[in-house]
Amino acid sequence: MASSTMKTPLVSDMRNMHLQVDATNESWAKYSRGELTPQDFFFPSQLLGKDRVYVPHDKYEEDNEFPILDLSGCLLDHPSMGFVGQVGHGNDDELIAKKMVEAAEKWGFFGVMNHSVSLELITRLQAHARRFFNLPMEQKLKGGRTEKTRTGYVAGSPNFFPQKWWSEAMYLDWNPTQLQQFFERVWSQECDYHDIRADVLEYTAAMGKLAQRILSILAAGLGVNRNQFNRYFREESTSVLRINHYPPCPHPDKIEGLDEHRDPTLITILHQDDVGGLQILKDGKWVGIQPNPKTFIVNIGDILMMMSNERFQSVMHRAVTNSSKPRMSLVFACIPVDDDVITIPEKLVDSNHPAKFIPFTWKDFRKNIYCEDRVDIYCSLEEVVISN
Ligand SMILES: O=C(O)CCC(=O)C(=O)O
Ligand SMILES: [Fe+2]
Repeated sequence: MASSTMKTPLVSDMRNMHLQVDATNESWAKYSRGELTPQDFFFPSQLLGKDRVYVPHDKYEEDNEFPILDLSGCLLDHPSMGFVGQVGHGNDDELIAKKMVEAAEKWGFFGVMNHSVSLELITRLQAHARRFFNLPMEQKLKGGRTEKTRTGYVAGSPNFFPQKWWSEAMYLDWNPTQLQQFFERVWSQECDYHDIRADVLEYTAAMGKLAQRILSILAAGLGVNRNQFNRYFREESTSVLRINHYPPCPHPDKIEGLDEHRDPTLITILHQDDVGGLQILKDGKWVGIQPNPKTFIVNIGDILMMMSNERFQSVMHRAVTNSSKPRMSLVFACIPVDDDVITIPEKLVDSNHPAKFIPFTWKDFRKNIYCEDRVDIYCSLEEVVISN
């Protein structure tokens, strides 16, 4: 059935849908078996709105205003300072914290450079991922994500989803056992996946540290306790690394790699390769973010937006396709621990700034995102919003 004739599920329908994880039935798997044509991936016309304007993958923010912060002068919670939460003494600390808060308020997105994560590690991880995505579909599907595993291969958008994404992804846990099981399913005993596993664990550990640091800087910039946000992000959280792969696409103006969405995270830390394709909705216009291998792109997710009492923005973004080059992004979703109660710090609430949300847990919140997956355009905040 052509996607344009499909009925768009309502948010309430989506909430009642149980997650049927079946990678063999996802859009990219079906396309690779010849069961779907590129036309089936065209954006459904009933979802077309004015903000759907196509912007090519290599057209970037023109006036260079996109905030990029240099972390090298910032000693606040630098790994060499020992432990997170330590008071920083760098001269630039205050300035960086101020700029980061401004970026979070105005853009919801910012870049960080001189972040201490090695470029070699990033390059190795990209090479491993490329090797995985180049495997035959049947072999990738052996590692398909299931109801029980967070780690696994996702072959595009779920079957019932109105828009089909021109992409595939790997979800990688920072739990060594889950990783081991995933690699064993894909490669049996036949290959040296131990290197991959070691690099994934090194990368997720580096992302964990960077996330702690950024959350701490943002807290300092808001004038709240430095551990206010990063205490929600701990090893037992369900944080996950998602590696997206967008193959070249015959109709980039009609087919999206990843549909517009906001991330239901505390923050997301993204690395894109040199191809380009990440776009964010800024003042009603889609703006392309120029790739730079030495820069991570950080975005404020829904949870931190709520904890900042809406001072920070959680901004719509999408990944567009292109017709000539495959593209990859490494996306670390930094998520709270299930049962922690998420609240707004007292300092951010007064008579001029009444609380906009009631306390909630990540577990409760997740129920409103129809599944644990990242199909967060259907994410509903309404149950925790205080309407004035
Ligand atoms: O690939 C990209 O640049 C965007 C990925 C993204 O937004 C996500 O995985 O949530
Ligand atoms: Fe995202």
